[in-house]
Amino acid sequence: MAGQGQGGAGRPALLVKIVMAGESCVGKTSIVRRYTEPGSPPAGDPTSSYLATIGIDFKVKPVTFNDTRVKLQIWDTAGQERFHTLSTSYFRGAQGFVLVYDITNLDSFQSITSWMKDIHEKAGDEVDVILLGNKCDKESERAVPKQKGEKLAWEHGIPFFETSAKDNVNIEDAFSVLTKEILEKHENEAQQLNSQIAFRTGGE
Ligand SMILES: Nc1nc2c(ncn2[C@@H]2O[C@H](COP(=O)(O)OP(=O)(O)OP(=O)(O)O)[C@@H](O)[C@H]2O)c(=O)[nH]1
Repeated sequence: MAGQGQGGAGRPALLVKIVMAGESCVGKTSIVRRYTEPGSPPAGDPTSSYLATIGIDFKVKPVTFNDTRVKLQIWDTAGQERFHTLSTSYFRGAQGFVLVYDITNLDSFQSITSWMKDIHEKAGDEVDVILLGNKCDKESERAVPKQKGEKLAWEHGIPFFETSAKDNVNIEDAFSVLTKEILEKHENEAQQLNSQIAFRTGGE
């Protein structure tokens, strides 16, 4: 776990770093905004146009799972992915990745395998990844069948959702599943550490 966030009353919140990954324009910023600012205008709304941010930006979302307070720090790129220049520091220290493609854009789906490779090379094999096929509200423009997304996720052993940042479909669920996986891993690590300590100290 990255460390401890600022706590209010009681125990401090755990700080979890999640990184958005995937090609430009697949909807990463819209997904983050939908999740962290529920009142913001929906993506795909002609009256709303999200500016591609400059540099690396992150948003914080406080959540609670089984009495554990967590601060999700969600890092979003600003189009640097176009040039494949995402630096190692962007990946470093992340516990989770939200890997996004656009169901209306076959190229964005075909790039997922190289994104997976990049993530594991730069962040290690232990990180949790979730695959999202975004813009599922655009059924008439679909270029990637849902089964293809499911199959790819299955091959990589990761959860999969089709999402719509525009219609708020599966956004909350996707982040919940990823956060739970990260916390479970963290709990296992803590338990292992405790049992090692108990073993070394003769169970004291
Ligand atoms: N219909 C529809 N449009 C979406 C959805 N999500 C995002 N968009 C639109 O897709 C475009 C790109 O969205 P962004 O959120 O900027 O995509 P991004 O991946 O962050 O792009 P970069 O900032 O270039 O990295 C915008 O015009 C959004 O309004 C969605 O679920 N449905």
